[in-house]
Amino acid sequence: MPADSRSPAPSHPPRAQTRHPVDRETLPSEALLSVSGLRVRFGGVDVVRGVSFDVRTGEVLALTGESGAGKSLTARALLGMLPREATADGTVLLHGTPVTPADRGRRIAIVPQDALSALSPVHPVGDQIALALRSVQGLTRKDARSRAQQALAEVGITAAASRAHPHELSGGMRQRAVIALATVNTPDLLIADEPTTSLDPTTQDAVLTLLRERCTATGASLLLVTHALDTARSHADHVAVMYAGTIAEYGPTDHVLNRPLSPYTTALLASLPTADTPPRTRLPTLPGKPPTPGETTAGCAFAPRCPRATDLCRTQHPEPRALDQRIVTCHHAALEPR
Ligand SMILES: Nc1ncnc2c1ncn2[C@@H]1O[C@H](COP(=O)(O)OP(=O)(O)OP(=O)(O)O)[C@@H](O)[C@H]1O
Repeated sequence: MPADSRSPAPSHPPRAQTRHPVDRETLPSEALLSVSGLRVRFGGVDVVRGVSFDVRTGEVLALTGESGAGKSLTARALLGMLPREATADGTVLLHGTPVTPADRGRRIAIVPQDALSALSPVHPVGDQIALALRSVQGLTRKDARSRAQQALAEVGITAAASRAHPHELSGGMRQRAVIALATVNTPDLLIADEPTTSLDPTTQDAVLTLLRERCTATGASLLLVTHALDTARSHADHVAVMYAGTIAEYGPTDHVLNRPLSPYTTALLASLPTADTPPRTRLPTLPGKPPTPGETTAGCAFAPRCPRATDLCRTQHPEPRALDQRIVTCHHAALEPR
């Protein structure tokens, strides 16, 4: 791999600072980021247990699943931002080359859940974006200031607001400023971990739409970590559904969320209201709880909660299999979807 931040930094060809917008109807199929067998471990306990997926050039991939499934640690491993006590292994390639510390913040940028963690409290947001431009692209002070204004205008922040400190902006405006900061140096990949959780529902959708638009405009791919399936449905080209540190189902959004093959995806979807659900309907909830990290199960980790579990599921780990344009980790996934 390594997925940690201690690998040597190879040289990369100079990066173009301007890329063409992505035509979403004709997304290229090659992988920009290729993750294979990623594991994250705390003191001998695997919490991410061999995760593999690709993020294609220009696409949005949503990493979804219940709380504790391993979504954030997967994203943090890609960013080299794991807690000190964690170890990681597996392969993470960007354009076919191992990701290095130098890639992080440049070729791979982050949009965090909390905008304040990405912004300095003591400088106006415009200055912070200008500084990022100067340090990565070596622009002059004047050029950086003018490009920063333009980047903020592109996310709907006026020149007057660009002189504000982060605490003087609303939550939605701060998240817009962070999107400008993350995209201004045209990274290849943006990783956004629950980027709108702290915002009200109307602002959430506007900010997610903006994030996707800025990725499209700059040619960046987006790995969107979200526990909300409706967010994945609205914004992602592909979806990876995680359960207990593994990927239960991974494929095109339409296939996974409209015709799920994994009983886990099916159960998650059943617990969500749809446009046709009458008000005050009691939706089914998933019985039981996911296994705690380190809890060993002989078979499929979802078997104790799965309505389709058989003796095979309780005694043998399912291997990921390619089926109907997706990867499914379930012994019974070849059966008719339900
Ligand atoms: N520092 C840590 N030490 C030990 N275990 C940890 C640590 N951080 C996370 N974990 C465990 O790793 C598992 C995956 O955590 P992670 O934060 O990736 O889940 P998640 O899917 O992002 O959940 P959420 O949606 O709640 O953020 C959880 O069981 C969590 O308890």
